[in-house]
Amino acid sequence: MQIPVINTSHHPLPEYQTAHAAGMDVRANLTAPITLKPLQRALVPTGLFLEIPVGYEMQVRPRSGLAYKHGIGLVNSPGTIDADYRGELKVLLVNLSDQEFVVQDGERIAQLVVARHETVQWQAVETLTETARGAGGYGSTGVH
Ligand SMILES: O=c1ccn([C@H]2C[C@H](O)[C@@H](COP(=O)(O)OP(=O)(O)OP(=O)(O)O)O2)c(=O)[nH]1
Ligand SMILES: [Mg+2]
Repeated sequence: MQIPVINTSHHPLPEYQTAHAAGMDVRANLTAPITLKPLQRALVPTGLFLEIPVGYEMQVRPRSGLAYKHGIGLVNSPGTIDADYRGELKVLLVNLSDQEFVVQDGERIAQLVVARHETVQWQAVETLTETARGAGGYGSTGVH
């Protein structure tokens, strides 16, 4: 799939790190480092403007290495980039550790996964089909 992109950053475009990776690592585009105190969040710019094909979305997901080593996550994980969005792709980082974390210019801060999605029309009804699960959820299975 080809995705039109305007790259206003001075970094390479997001790229797959291995042959069959699902996610492309995306880099922060900063004029100065961003310091995140514990529990602080920041909307981090990437300098990228995309045109995702209709019928697809882009998911912005955390990197497990940053999460494990530094407690860095995404507040809105996974972020959703809509096909009709023409603004700058940004990444909403949060520091869930008890120590300061500094985001550097060019750092790989998240990964981007492109996925197909459906567009739904609601069909209003009065009853739903019966199932074995019924209304059970929230840990209902395996309980005697
Ligand atoms: O991590 C993210 C999430 C969203 N966006 C952009 C693309 C997306 O299409 C738009 C709107 O995102 P969303 O629908 O999640 O936010 P909202 O709070 O519902 O805002 P809006 O009312 O603009 O839809 O913001 C990002 O750049 N990064
Ligand atoms: Mg929205």
